[in-house]
Amino acid sequence: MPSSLYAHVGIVGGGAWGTALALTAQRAGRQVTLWALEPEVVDDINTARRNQRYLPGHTIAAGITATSALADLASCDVVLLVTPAQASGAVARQLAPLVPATVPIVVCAKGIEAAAAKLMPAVVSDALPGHSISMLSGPTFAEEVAQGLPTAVTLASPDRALGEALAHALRTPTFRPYWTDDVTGVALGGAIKNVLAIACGVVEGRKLGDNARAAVLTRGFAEMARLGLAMGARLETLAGLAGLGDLTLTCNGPLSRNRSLGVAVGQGIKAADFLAGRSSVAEGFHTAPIVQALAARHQVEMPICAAVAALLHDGADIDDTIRALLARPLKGEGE
Ligand SMILES: NC(=O)C1=CN([C@@H]2O[C@H](COP(=O)(O)OP(=O)(O)OC[C@H]3O[C@@H](n4cnc5c(N)ncnc54)[C@H](O)[C@@H]3O)[C@@H](O)[C@H]2O)C=CC1
Ligand SMILES: O=C(CO)COP(=O)(O)O
Repeated sequence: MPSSLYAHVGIVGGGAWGTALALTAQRAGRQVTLWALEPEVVDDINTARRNQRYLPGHTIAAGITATSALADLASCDVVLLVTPAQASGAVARQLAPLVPATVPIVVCAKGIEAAAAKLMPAVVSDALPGHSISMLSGPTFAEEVAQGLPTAVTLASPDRALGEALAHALRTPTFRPYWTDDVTGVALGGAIKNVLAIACGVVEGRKLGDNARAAVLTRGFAEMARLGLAMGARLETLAGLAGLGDLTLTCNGPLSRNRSLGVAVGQGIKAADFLAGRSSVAEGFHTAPIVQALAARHQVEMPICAAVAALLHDGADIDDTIRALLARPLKGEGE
């Protein structure tokens, strides 16, 4: 029996993830209104019942209506914000005069805003004062979610009752949300794993072997935990679906855009050249330098994330960067 709360779900963002979440919400028994930036995506969904540009190969059910007008979200009971991190603040500011403050917002982007080095919940909360801000994150390739393959996510809400209600509203037989109140941990885990997935891609592209990938993933998780704890996140969240779970998926899964960016860089292709040929986001590209700034602000060491930032943004030599990482002074594993 579907939950009767949050019967009408608004989704802002018609990319792969917004579309997969629209399919999920519809399967959970919700009425769905999906805002997309590109008029051709709106038209494709409403007329051909597909999103050929961002999530080809899936039929979009009739219970999902696409729109180009954010004002059409005014009557929704909850809004999922599924735009790329660097656009989410601006889009949320456009929503402010349209959506009543009683409507909870669930942020689904995985990144950190560059301008103020702020996590997504703070950015969206500044833009939409008075709204309750939750995060949905975890190991979720859009393609697999769209196929209805089993998936578990973390839903972080400041208020447990809200988190529970949202989890019930979005659950399907194959989409299983767990709730927590650690919004910071979920926001940070999803952002940092993208940077580490690029590092794992570099390992792959440079043919450094499976040992190296396991080392990067594990020591990368130590970096995530260090910054997370310094910023008030809980270790149990970082070791959960939105942290370690998503890190494992993205570092190993061939569907990851971040990992494939890293593979290209490992093969000697410039990040800018690789990204110029794609319309989909690789959030870790933007997140890497911001993580570096946050690490400096909180005085924690994050050498793998710093190496990714240097490779992508400072033109660092790849083999010198790898050599320097391996040559760092030895230390205790827990230090
Ligand atoms: N694709 C996936 O498997 C998953 C993606 N995410 C996250 O969801 C967010 C969205 O990613 P995807 O849907 O995959 O994007 P995508 O790469 O499929 O498409 C890009 C999307 O960004 C939109 N966009 C670009 N500039 C915009 C702007 N200025 N204002 C509003 N919209 C704009 C485009 O219209 C399009 O909807 C990202 O933060 C991503 O990390 C999270 C979980 C899974
Ligand atoms: O966040 C994701 C899976 O959980 C998608 O990862 P990519 O953005 O690297 O494709």
